[in-house]
Amino acid sequence: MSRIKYTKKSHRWIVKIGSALLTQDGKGLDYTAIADWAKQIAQLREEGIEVVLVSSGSIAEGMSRMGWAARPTSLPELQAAAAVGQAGLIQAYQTEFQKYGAQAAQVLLTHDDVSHRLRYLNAKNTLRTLIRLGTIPIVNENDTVAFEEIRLGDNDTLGAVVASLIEADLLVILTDQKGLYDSDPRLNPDAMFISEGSAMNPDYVKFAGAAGTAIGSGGMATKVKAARRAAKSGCATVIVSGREENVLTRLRNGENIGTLLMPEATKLAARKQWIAGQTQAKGTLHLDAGAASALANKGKSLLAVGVVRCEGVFKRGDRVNCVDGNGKIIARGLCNYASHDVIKICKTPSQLFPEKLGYMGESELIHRDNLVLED
Ligand SMILES: Nc1ncnc2c1ncn2[C@@H]1O[C@H](COP(=O)(O)OP(=O)(O)O)[C@@H](O)[C@H]1O
Ligand SMILES: N[C@@H](CCC(=O)OP(=O)(O)O)C(=O)O
Repeated sequence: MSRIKYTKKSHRWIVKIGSALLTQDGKGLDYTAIADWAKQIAQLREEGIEVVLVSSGSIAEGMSRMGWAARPTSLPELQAAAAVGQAGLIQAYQTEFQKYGAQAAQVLLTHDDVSHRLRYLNAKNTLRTLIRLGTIPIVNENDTVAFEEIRLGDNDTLGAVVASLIEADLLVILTDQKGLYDSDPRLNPDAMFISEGSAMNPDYVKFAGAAGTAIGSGGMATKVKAARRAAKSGCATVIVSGREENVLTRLRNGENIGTLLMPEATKLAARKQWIAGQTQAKGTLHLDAGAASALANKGKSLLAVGVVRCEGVFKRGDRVNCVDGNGKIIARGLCNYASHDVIKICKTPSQLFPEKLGYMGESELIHRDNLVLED
C-alpha cells in the first residue's frame, strides 16, 4: 500500500542523479543512460507528472573533458571544471529532451538563493513557471561561484531543498546501489537491504556511510539526511539504483524497487508549520466576499481583484494576514508584492498590473502554495 500511496499517487517529482552514475565513475557522461532517463521522464510527463531534475556531474564531466585524471584540490580548478562540465551536461540533456518536444532549463542555485526569503520566493516562482511552461528544469549547485562557506555541499541536500521549495511529493535519488543497506554493501557483502521505513528512523543515519567512489561526494549519509529534510515538507524519498531497467516508470507503477523513506507529516501540515515559522505578519489584506470564499471554499490563490484594502508596510515575500469583511483572519500567506505596490493594485485584474505598476510580476498576489487557511 505504501508504495502506491507514495509513488503511484504522486504528481510532482524531483529526480536526483549522482555523479558516479552519470559519468560511469568519472569516465565521461553516460549518454545511453541519459537518453534512457530522458525517455522515462518524457513518459512520466505524459501521465501528468511534473518532473524537476537535480543533476550532479559537472565537476566529474569537466575533469573528463579537461583530461584530468585526479579531482583537483584547489577551489578555482574545481570551479573551472564545473564550468566546463556543466555546459556538456546541459547539452546532453537538451539533445535528449528535444526528441520529446521538451526544453531543458538550466537552474543553478546557491545556498543564498534558498535561505534568503526574498530570493527563496524568486527561485520558487521561477521553478513553478518553468514547470507550468512545460520545460524540464535541470538544477545543480552553482559551483562556479559557490565557495565553501556558502555551499549546500552536495546535491542530495540540494534535491531535498528543491523538493521543499516546490512542495514535491516524491524525491527519487538515483545512485549506484539498489538502495539503503544496514551497512555499506561495498564494505560488507552481508549487508541487509532496507525496503522501506520512516525517514525519521534514527537507525538509518547510523547505517549510512560515506561515498563509495572518489567521484561521488556525499555517500548514503547525505541521502538519508536529504530524506529527513524532504520528509519535513511532507515529501517521500526513494533511494534506488539508476541502473535498474526503466527505474522511473517502474516506480511510477508502484513496483517495489529501491528504499522508500516515508514522511510522518502531510504536505499541508508541513506548509502550515513553515509559514507559521516566518516571523510576524507585516500587513493585512482585506478581502471582498468573493475572494474570501475562493480561498476558504475553493482552495484558490489570492488575486488582487478581490482585495479591497491593504494595511501595513511590508516587502515582497513577507507574511501577511488575509481578513474577511468582518475583520476575521481567514488565511496567512507570503505576498508576491510589496505593500506600496499592493496599494496600487487593490481591486485590479492582473492584466492591468503593467498599467498600474509599470511592470508585470506574478498574476497572483499570494499563490495558493504560499497560503494556509485558518482552522
Ligand atoms: N548503508 C549504505 N547503504 C548503501 N550504500 C552505502 C551505505 N553506506 C555507504 N554507502 C555508499 O554510498 C555510495 C553512494 O553514494 P555516492 O558515492 O555519493 O553516490 P552518488 O554519486 O549517487 O551521490 C554507494 O556506492 C555505497 O558504497
Ligand atoms: N554540484 C556537483 C555535484 C556534487 C554532488 O553532490 O555529487 P553527487 O554526490 O555525485 O551527487 C557537480 O555537479 O559536480
